[in-house]
Amino acid sequence: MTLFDPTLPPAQYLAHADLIHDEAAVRLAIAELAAALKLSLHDSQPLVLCVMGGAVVLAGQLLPLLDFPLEFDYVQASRYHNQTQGQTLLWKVLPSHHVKDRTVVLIDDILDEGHTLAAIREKCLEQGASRVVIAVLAEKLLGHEKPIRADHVGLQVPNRYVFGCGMDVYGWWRNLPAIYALPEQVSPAALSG
Ligand SMILES: O=P(O)(O)OC[C@H]1O[C@H](OP(=O)(O)OP(=O)(O)O)[C@H](O)[C@@H]1O
Ligand code: HPA
Repeated sequence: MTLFDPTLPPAQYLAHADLIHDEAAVRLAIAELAAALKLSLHDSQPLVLCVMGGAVVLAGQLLPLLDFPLEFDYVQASRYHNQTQGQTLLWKVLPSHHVKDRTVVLIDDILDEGHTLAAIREKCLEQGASRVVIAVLAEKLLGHEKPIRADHVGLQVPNRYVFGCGMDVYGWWRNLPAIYALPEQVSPAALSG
């Protein structure tokens, strides 16, 4: 048996993956997220911050469902660097000064170990945000405490590396409309076949 590695042709990751949530389930989850955000934020004129790049698919589907006044901006912080293990958080685009005295909604594709969203939330508060609300498409079930909780979670995913709907596997497949998980292990024969 062997672990997946970053050098395989991208089709191999999908060929060996398991479907976790299909496209219909993802759409329903995003509609439910929109309904929850409408209830809690419709009169707060929030600033919605998309955590690029993973949240791009969620943002594109969620924003048109939010029928109340909001402003949109983005931040960019990467911890996985196109790998499957989290590393040091690298800030690429910081929140702008416009977070001051605002209700800020962070939207991201996945809450995994929670370090990324914890750091972004902290930065927003440091810069004067009055409230930070977190909405994620998926939360990974790790079975232990995390440094942060999301206020709104669309779907739960198992403790495996997942991809699709904005989430990449070694840089590939953010474009898939459903969520897949890599197997823990795969035999070398299966990969060469
Ligand atoms: O909860 P954590 O363990 O911190 O991981 C979650 C973060 O990891 C991913 O970003 P990534 O670093 O892969 O950058 P990307 O958005 O460019 O894919 C994902 O988009 C989240 O922002
Ligand atoms: O399981 C994951 N998949 C894709 N991106 C991620 N970023 C953190 N965890 C994951």
